[in-house]
Amino acid sequence: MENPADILNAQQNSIIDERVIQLSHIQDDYITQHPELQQILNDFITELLNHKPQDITTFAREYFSKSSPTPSLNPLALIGPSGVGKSTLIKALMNQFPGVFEFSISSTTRKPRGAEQNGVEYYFITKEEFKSKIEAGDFIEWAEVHENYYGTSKAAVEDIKSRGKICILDIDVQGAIKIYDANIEFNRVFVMPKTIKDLEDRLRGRGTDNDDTLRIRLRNAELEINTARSNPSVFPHFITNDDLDEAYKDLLRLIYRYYAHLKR
Ligand SMILES: Nc1ncnc2c1ncn2[C@@H]1O[C@H](COP(=O)(O)OP(=O)(O)OP(=O)(O)O)[C@@H](O)[C@H]1O
Repeated sequence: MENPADILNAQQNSIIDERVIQLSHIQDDYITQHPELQQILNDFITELLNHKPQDITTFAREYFSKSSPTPSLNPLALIGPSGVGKSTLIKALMNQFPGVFEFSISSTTRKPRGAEQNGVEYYFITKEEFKSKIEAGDFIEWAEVHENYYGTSKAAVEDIKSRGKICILDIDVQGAIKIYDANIEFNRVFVMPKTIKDLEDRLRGRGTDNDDTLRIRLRNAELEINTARSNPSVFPHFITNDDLDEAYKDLLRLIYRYYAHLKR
């Protein structure tokens, strides 16, 4: 069959070429004038990857048919080795968005450090109390870290969501895997040190560890980083906390993707 372009004369072909170029400029201009388009597409891809539906067409139809999407209140987890700066980043986030996020206070069997208070940084409970809560199924995740137990109470997380706030979790790799395996929807950011040596300096600077606990923390840090790197579905997003301002900017970029309703 003859190609239609062969039937047209040279002048007609050049008019068509010009029109194609014009159209492509008009489309580029339109896209440049509407940066929200990129944001909407990014949000859609994030939502798609969070759910990974088999039927993408139906998922897309439902996603775009919601006239005003309900703001996501899925918990936000900062995950990473001890001393990497999770609490520091969480504090910065809560300062920037007062009343939006609420920290879920974990329970632990470790002893309070310095001025830490029960019900503020952690609920400090005994090993016996902790074990009976595990038996009762009170935790969405719990883990034994550095010879102590840490856990996140189901009730605490649900209570924060029921009050319209985004629950922030400061958890370790084992905890994140448990929540993921329980099919609970939550956003996950893994915070990396620049190097293990940097982490060691930071932990020494914090001054809360003796040489033995420091060694355990550093060994666990390497294990956690390796586990996170080899589980991209549980740990889809990494930020590196070298320069704090840069790390915070990287965190904010993810926050605006997860919680599109938050004002920049
Ligand atoms: N980018 C940074 N540069 C230098 N120091 C930092 C940076 N981020 C955090 N720090 C410091 O590193 C120490 C550890 O930070 P932080 O307590 O926030 O870590 P964490 O991950 O919450 O630790 P843990 O899990 O043990 O509670 C603190 O003294 C903090 O001030």
